[in-house]
Parts: sequence; C-alpha cells; structure tokens
Amino acid sequence: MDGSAVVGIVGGAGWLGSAIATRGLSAGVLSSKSLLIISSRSPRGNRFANWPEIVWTADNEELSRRADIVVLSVRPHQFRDISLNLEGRLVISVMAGISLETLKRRLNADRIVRAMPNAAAEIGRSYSPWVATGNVTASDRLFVSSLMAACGEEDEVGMEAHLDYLTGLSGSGPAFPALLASSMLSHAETAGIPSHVAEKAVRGVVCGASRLIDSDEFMPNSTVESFLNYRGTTAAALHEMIRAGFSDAVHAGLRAAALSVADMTASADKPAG
Ligand SMILES: NC(=O)c1ccc[n+]([C@@H]2O[C@H](COP(=O)([O-])OP(=O)(O)OC[C@H]3O[C@@H](n4cnc5c(N)ncnc54)[C@H](O)[C@@H]3O)[C@@H](O)[C@H]2O)c1
Ligand code: PRO
Repeated sequence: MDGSAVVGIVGGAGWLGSAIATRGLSAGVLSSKSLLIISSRSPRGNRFANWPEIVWTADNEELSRRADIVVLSVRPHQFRDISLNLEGRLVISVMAGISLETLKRRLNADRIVRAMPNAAAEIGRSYSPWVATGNVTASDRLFVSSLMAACGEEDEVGMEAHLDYLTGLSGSGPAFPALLASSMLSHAETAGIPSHVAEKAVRGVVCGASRLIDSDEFMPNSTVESFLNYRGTTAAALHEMIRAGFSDAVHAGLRAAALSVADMTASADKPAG
C-alpha cells in the first residue's frame, strides 16, 4: 500500500467513523489532500473543520470507484442497504457481527480486515483487535495496524472467533466502567452527597483506577487480594459485592454481548428478503 492510496470511509461522519478519520488524519496515517473520501447520511459537524480538502459524497458507488481502501463504518443493519463491488480493494470493516465470509460474498472482495475499536478511539485510547483474510498483504497489514494505532493500541488476532468475542469485551467495554460509575453516583446521591462532590469523587475513582490499571504493576487479582487482606472498609465492600454476585453479573453481561454478536452474524449471513 503506497502513500498515494485513496481511502474511502463509508459512514465516516458517524461516531466511530469520524473518530477513526480524525485520529488517522491527526497522526498522518490518512491524508486529506484528495486522498480521503467520506460518505455519510448524517451531518458532518465541525469535527472536520481542520481538513476542508476532504471529498464528501452521498454516493457510495463514487466512493468505491475512487478509493483503493474502503473502511465500512455503518451500523450492522445499515449494511443490508449497501451493495458495492469492491473487487481489488482493501476492505476494512469495523461493523460488529458481520463476518469475513459475509463481507467477502456481499462485496466481491478478497482482501478483507475486520477491526474492532471502541468508543475511546476518539481520544486515542481504544484497544483495537483485528483479523485479516489470507490474501491481505504485508503492506495492507502495515496500513491497518498504523490506522488502528492512531486510535490507541492494536493487535492482529489470529481467529475471527476471538474478534467476535472481543466485540463484547473491549469493543463494548467503555460502557462497563461507565455503568459502575453511574451506579456509584446514584448511591452517593441517595446518601445525600451534593451532586458536584459525588461526580468529582466518582470521576476520581474511575480515572484514578484507570491510571493504576495502566501502570506496569497492575495485576487485578493481586490488587483485590491485597485489599481483602487489609480487612478494612474496602474489604467490607468487596466481600458484599462479591457475595451479591458482582462477577456473575459481569460474566452474564459478557455472555449476552457474545450472544448478541452471534445473532447479528447469523442474521447478516441470511440472504435479504
Ligand atoms: N460506536 C462504537 O463504540 C463502536 C465500537 C465498535 C464497533 N462499532 C461499529 O462501528 C459501526 C458504526 O457505528 P457508529 O457507532 O459509528 O454508528 P453511527 O450511527 O454513529 O454511524 C453510522 C454512520 O453511517 C452513516 N450511514 C448509514 N447508512 C449509510 C450509507 N448507506 N452510506 C453512507 N453512510 C451511511 C450514518 O449516517 C452514520 O453517520 C457499527 O457497525 C458498529 O457495530 C461501533
Ligand atoms: N459498540 C457497538 C454496539 O454496541 C458495536 C460494538 C461496540 O453494538
């Protein structure tokens, strides 16, 4: 993949598509100078104000004619309305639950990558696993890895089943600490803590813990063990959370996400009609 490849992003004004586009542009992995074409059905907003040269189109046929690399970032159900011949192009799909096999059949493409960033892509803190079909070249891989690295950390995973599992874990993941934060916030408020203090306290816990988790020493099991052994207030809370089924709730949620991915994969695989 040389530096003059034209990249087209279908759905590039959406939540994830615009994050990938703007991170890629900021990192210099994407170039706005006639090398980026975006299609969308929603307003582009002012996120692209720094890159007035981007070519915008409402016509995906035009995008597919002009682009050497096509990123697909529409919602999985919206993919049903897309009919493109992407033979000879590198296709990068970030859609949840649309298999390599379905992409290959529907797009007549054979160089296909599925990547699964998450909502933290917009601040460059996503974890983005990806999986590629056999004929994806070394330079295609380099491009995908650079584009995903512009959004945070990335890894090529060998198996599509792992990508599907990770869709529910890391792809969906930013919502889970947010749920924990929301639950702590509502509890603090019922205890009468003023909301501006409660918000600051909860934000401090979640963001402070994130920094700890990011540090080299972090080992979740040994951290929990240390607090349990301390036998203080934290241990009292942890014992009760564990007894009330904290792990069971998290595991049930992750199973539900995996089932939802499997349902989406099966329904996308069915012929339309
Ligand atoms: N948002 C996330 O955190 C996240 C994480 C991982 C994967 N994904 C995947 O990314 C994909 C996009 O999700 P999103 O959250 O950005 O959704 P979104 O609704 O914000 O964006 C989708 C965009 O596609 C546009 N669109 C729809 N049909 C189109 C068409 N035919 N041609 C051109 N544009 C069209 C819409 O106008 C919209 O701007 C989904 O398939 C989702 O599974 C999202
Ligand atoms: N976010 C999208 C969803 O919730 C896809 C993976 C994570 O469906």
